[in-house]
Amino acid sequence: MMIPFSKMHGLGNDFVVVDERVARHGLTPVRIAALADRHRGIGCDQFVVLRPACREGADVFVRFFNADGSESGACGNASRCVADLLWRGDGRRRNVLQTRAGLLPAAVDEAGLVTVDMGPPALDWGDVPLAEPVDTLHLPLPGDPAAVSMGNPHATFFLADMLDLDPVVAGPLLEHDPLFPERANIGFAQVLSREAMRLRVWERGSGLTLACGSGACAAVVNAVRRGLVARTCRVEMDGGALSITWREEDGHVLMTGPATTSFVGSFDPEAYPS
Ligand SMILES: N[C@@H](CCC[C@H](N)C(=O)O)C(=O)O
Repeated sequence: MMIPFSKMHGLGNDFVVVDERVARHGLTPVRIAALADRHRGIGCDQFVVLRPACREGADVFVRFFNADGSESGACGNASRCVADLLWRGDGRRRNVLQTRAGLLPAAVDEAGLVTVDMGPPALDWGDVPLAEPVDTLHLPLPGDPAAVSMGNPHATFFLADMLDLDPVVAGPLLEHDPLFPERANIGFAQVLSREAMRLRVWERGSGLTLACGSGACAAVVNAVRRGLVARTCRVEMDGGALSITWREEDGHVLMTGPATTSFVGSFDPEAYPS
């Protein structure tokens, strides 16, 4: 049986979205990695599976998988895409996404921009998680990065100039540093002003992407903690910009940006290993 999918992206961070709310489709991590392959599969940074919600107040349960088949608790850009997909499906602009990182309320505005409440960041070393009890604002690594969990582990390096470092060289080494027992997403940020920063993210399990929503949230949280930017900051990535607000009243992080469907299609699962 052929499985329908939507190919979507948030600022060029691209996803295959499969709906399993009615029936399961045998999507093992091995099969997901094969489908994510850009040469032999459909190709994507992350693979997104929709399931029936099982928590009160939630509209859908969303699972995020990296291109290597590993699962992540959060994916900001994919969360916006799912909110957009639900809106286009039934016309409701507000939905609550159940994820492994908690319930994320999402809203699509009149212009089609999507805001997702990504919840509060986790700042304790054990929650990132890190391998040892250290100050998450100053990790004991060269370059003095800061760490935070946005439902997934992030470390942010603040650079004087983006050109000082090649994320493709430094990223994989840092992703696998023993300080990160579950690996980590590695952000390289350059603060441009109190209201703007540049960011490139080497993503755990997917490599360098054109944009990373949770990475943008993490970079703003870490920059605010260091006194470098205001609580609302524009994050400019290779694929485009997100607006991030770390709300003072309740500590939640709000992410606003576009979500786009590139095409829809179907695949034969039996053509891929399981
Ligand atoms: N692209 C994402 C993050 C995807 C998951 C990440 N690679 C991880 O393993 O935690 C985003 O937009 O947040």
